[in-house]
Amino acid sequence: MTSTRTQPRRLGIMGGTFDPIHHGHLVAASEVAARYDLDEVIFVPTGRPWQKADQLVTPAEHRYLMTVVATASNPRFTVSRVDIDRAGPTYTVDTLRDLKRQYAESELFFITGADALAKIMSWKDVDEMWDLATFVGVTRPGHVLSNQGLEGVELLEIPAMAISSTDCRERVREGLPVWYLVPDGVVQHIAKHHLYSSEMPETEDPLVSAEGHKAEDQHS
Ligand SMILES: Nc1ncnc2c1ncn2[C@@H]1O[C@H](COP(=O)(O)OP(=O)(O)OP(=O)(O)O)[C@@H](O)[C@H]1O
Ligand SMILES: O=C(O)c1ccc[n+]([C@@H]2O[C@H](COP(=O)([O-])O)[C@@H](O)[C@H]2O)c1
Repeated sequence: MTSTRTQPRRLGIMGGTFDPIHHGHLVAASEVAARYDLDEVIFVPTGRPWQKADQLVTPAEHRYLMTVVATASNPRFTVSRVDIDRAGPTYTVDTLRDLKRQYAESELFFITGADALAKIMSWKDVDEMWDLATFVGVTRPGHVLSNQGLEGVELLEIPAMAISSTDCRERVREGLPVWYLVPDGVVQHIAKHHLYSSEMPETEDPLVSAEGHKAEDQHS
């Protein structure tokens, strides 16, 4: 008798503020997908990134749209609104609980760069997170990748992309190009909506405010 049981789907989760999404994020997702034989990578833009409470963050709908545009050409990349649609500060433990519920039969792999991994012990309910997904830490220029004290966290060297969202925002503000640092559609979205310049981004959605929101709620 032959078994009809299929292997669980292998889902990558790439969480980020994506303000804006750049080729560093896309290469990280693509490389983990290839090395871990993932069926899909779900990009999850944060709603309210509480550890960035000291900075203005672009309205979520713009960050979501840029993520959709950036991932559209890859059939294995999708975008989830779970963090944007959940009220309150964004915690990865909630992201993983929500996605586990949605994809009950799948195995989850959470992708994180070296800088984010170095701070992971400060995340909310960190001990609960380890049971919900396999964590894969990837190299990032300028940051040391280490899983010391993080049992079970796997490490992967990926092609070095010395790009950050902070640098992209500063370049736009200074009138410098971001072509080839971010996907073409993201360059166009930034220009069309005057993001990162002195002009305020327009708002089309009551959920977002013109000046972006401050993620003032923090977990204690
Ligand atoms: N160039 C890169 N190479 C590898 N990983 C990256 C790179 N840029 C970001 N990441 C990872 O992607 C995830 C989301 O990052 P995020 O959206 O905060 O981008 P960022 O460039 O770090 O933004 P910012 O400069 O605004 O802090 C994090 O896990 C981060 O470590
Ligand atoms: O769960 C937490 O407390 C937590 C704290 C900081 C960052 N994270 C997650 O880490 C990912 C990268 O976040 P960021 O702020 O570096 O863009 C994103 O998915 C965040 O939701 C999660």
